[in-house]
Amino acid sequence: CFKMQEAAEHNMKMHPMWQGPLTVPGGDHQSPIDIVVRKSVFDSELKPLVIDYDPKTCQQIWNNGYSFLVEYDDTTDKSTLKGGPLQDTYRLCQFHFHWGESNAWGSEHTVDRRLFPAELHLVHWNSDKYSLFEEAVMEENGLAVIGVFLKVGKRHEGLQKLVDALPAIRHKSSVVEFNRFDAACLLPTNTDDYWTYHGSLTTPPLTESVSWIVMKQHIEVSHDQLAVFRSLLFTSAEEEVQKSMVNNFRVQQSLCGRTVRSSFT
Ligand SMILES: O=C1NC(=O)[C@@H](c2ccccc2)S1
Ligand SMILES: [Zn+2]
Repeated sequence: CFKMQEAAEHNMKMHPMWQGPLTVPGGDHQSPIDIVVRKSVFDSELKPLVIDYDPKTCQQIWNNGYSFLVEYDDTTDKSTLKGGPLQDTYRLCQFHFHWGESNAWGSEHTVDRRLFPAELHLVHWNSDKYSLFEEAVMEENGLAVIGVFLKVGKRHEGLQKLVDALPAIRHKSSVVEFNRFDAACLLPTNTDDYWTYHGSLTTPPLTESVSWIVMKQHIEVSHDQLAVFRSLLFTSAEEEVQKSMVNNFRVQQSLCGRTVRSSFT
């Protein structure tokens, strides 16, 4: 809806992160996109995803001034993603969310233009080819991001541990220790059905290094749990004017002839 677009564009302009180059010169593989279901192409070669996360590698949760990130120790192949459209092994480095000021919008991807109140991103980098996330970010096939849509419904028990930690990181740059969180509890029960396409980071540097894997099945969280996401602030404790962390999503980008493949018919 226009209001949503307006909110996102306002954020786009206002947020410091967006003061940099807004587009990748000649970027025609940008994200997010609208997934047009009837135009996606079933690919029988797509394998099931192999997701193997070790809760012991969970380190901290922090507010980076645009979202909140749960970061993992990615110095070894302990929490990995492989299979699906991927040729190599990818290491989980962090997960975060994007959400709206209302339940009417907030996701980055849409399905047949349908908006969800929020979207989870599990960010992985190719540890077969690169030795650091920062390196992989700049390379084709450097990253793999799993996207999971959130819908408002019953309370998500696994998410509650994370929600309880948010008041401690209300302001930008605040960090708290966060251990033994099993990111796999945030995945839908069915991870065999997904769409996949080649795209980009949805925040600067917007590099086109991402194999996107968007789950068909959403997860449910409660209204109150989402409300705690919205109690976070974009601003640091010192700033006079405090701004609620909401509408932290990028507007949709054109497909530019790309094909979205599906792992299911
Ligand atoms: O999926 C994505 N969501 C974001 O906020 C982008 C990003 C940018 C840098 C690091 C990790 C993720 S890419
Ligand atoms: Zn994201």
